[in-house]
Amino acid sequence: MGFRVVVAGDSAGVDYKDVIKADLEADPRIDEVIDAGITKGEDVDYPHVAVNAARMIADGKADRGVFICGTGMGVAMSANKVKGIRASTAHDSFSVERLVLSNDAQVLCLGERVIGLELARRLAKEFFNYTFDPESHSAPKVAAICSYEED
Ligand SMILES: O=C(CO)[C@H](O)COP(=O)(O)O
Repeated sequence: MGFRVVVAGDSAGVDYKDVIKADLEADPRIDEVIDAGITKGEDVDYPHVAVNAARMIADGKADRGVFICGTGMGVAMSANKVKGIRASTAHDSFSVERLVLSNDAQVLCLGERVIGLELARRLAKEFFNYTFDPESHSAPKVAAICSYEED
């Protein structure tokens, strides 16, 4: 069973979002790519784009997300407002690895104004190399994150 992935980007991230969407659609590890917008030319602020996409994961409609804005930070902050979602900006391979293996994060956030396209494409692909081990030494720490979640 492959990943169901939701991609999202605001006006500062839509170009990379569209390229990475195409990459993921061609990736045999991925069964489905859901484009939560925006469409090029639309102008929807990143909090709304990120929360809408994060809710798809929280609702079980997708397993992972790749969200893109200018810095990758605003979409991460916004996605983390959705209960059960763990999202972070990660702009290097080690951080992407630990985002999954340490933090069991569902969402990788990238900044179109910060990193080059080819690095963004590489990191997005690497995000799917990893699956969290619930028996790992990191699991109790992830559970502790969840324990602080407030309604
Ligand atoms: O990068 C963003 C938020 O982190 C967003 O794409 C642009 O936000 P702005 O700098 O407030 O326009």
